Amino acid sequence: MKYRNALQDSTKLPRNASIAFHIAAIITFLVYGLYRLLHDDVFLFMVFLLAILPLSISLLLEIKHLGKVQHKQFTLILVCMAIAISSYYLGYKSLIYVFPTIFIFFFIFNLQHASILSSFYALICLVTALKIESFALVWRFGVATFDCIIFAAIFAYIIAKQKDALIYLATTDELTGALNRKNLAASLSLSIESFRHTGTDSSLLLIDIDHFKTVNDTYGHLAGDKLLTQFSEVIKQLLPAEAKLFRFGGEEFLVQYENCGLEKALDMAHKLKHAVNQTRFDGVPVTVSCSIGVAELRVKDSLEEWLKQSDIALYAAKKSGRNRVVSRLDK
Ligand SMILES: Nc1nc2c(ncn2[C@@H]2O[C@H](COP(=O)(O)OP(=O)(O)OP(=O)(O)O)[C@@H](O)[C@H]2O)c(=O)[nH]1
Repeated sequence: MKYRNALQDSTKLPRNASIAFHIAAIITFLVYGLYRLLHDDVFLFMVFLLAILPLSISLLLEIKHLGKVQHKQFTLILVCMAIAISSYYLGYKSLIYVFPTIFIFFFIFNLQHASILSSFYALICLVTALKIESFALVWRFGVATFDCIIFAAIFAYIIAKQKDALIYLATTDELTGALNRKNLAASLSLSIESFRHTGTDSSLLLIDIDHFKTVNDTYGHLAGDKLLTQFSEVIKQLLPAEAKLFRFGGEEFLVQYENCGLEKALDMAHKLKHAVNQTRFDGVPVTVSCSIGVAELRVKDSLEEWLKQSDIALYAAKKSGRNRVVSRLDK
C-alpha cells in the first residue's frame, strides 16, 4: 500500500502564514526601495520592484484563495534574483537578506529541491557580492549561509517525518494496519471521477469473515483480535499497488481496486478467499473462511450506490452459504 511521503511533497505553507510572509517581504522591499529612490538610485529601486510586483500579485492571489505553490515558487525566484542583483551593488547590506529567503525555499519546495536551489542561490549572491566586498567577509557570510541551509534542511526533514507519522496515525486502523475510513469517501470519489473522465475501471471487494462471532465466543476476544490482524496481513500481501485495503467495520474489509474491471476483480476475490482458507490463524484451530461481494464501477454509480451494490453482493454470498464470491446483482 502506498502512502505519499511528505519528503517528496512541496511543503504546504498555511495560507495565513503565507500572507504574513508576503506582507513582511513587500514592506521590507518597499522601505529599502524608497530609501534607494531617495538617494537617486533609480536602478536599484527598479530592481526592488522586480520583487515587489510579483510579491503583490502573489499576495492578491493568496487573499482571493487562488494562490498555488507554483506562483509562490516563481515569485521566490524573482525575489532571489532581485537580492542577487542588489548584492552586486550593495555587498553585505544585501547579503543579510539571503538568510530569511533561504527558509522560504524549505516551505515551498520539497526538501531536495529546496536544498539544491537555496545553495545555488546563496552561491550566486556570495559571488556577486565579491565585486565590492573582501573575500574574508564573503567567506564568513558563506559559512553562515550554508549553516542556515543545513539547519533549515534538518528542520524540514523533521517536520516531513512528523507529518508522515501523523498521516499514518490518522488514516490507519491501529489493530489491523489497514486504512481506516477517514479517506474512504474521498478515495472512492477519485475513482468515480477518473472513470467518468478517462474510463479507468475500478472495482470494490467487500470482504466479511464468516462466523467471526463464534471465533470470539469460542477462542476469546484476544484470539479474534489476532485473527483480524493476521487476516489483514494475508489480504495485503496479495494485493497489487493499485489496490487499497480499508477496514470497513468490525470484521469487514473493503478493497478498492483501481485499473480493475469485473473479471480481474473476481479473479482477485477468489485468490483472496483461497488464501484465507489455506492460512492457519494463531489460536484458532479451525479453517477460517470469508465471503466477498464484488462490484465493478458503472457509469451511473454514485459513491453510495457503488458501495451499496458491493454490500448487496456480500449479503447474497452470506445467504447462499458463505465462503464464496458473488458479483453485483443489478443489470
Ligand atoms: N475480537 C474482535 N471482535 C470484533 C471486533 N469488531 C467487531 N467484533 C465482533 O465481530 C462480531 C461480528 O459478528 P456478526 O456480525 O454476527 O458476524 P459473524 O459472526 O461473522 O457472522 P456472519 O458474518 O453472518 O458470518 C461481533 O461479535 C463483534 O463483537 C474487534 O475489533 N475485535
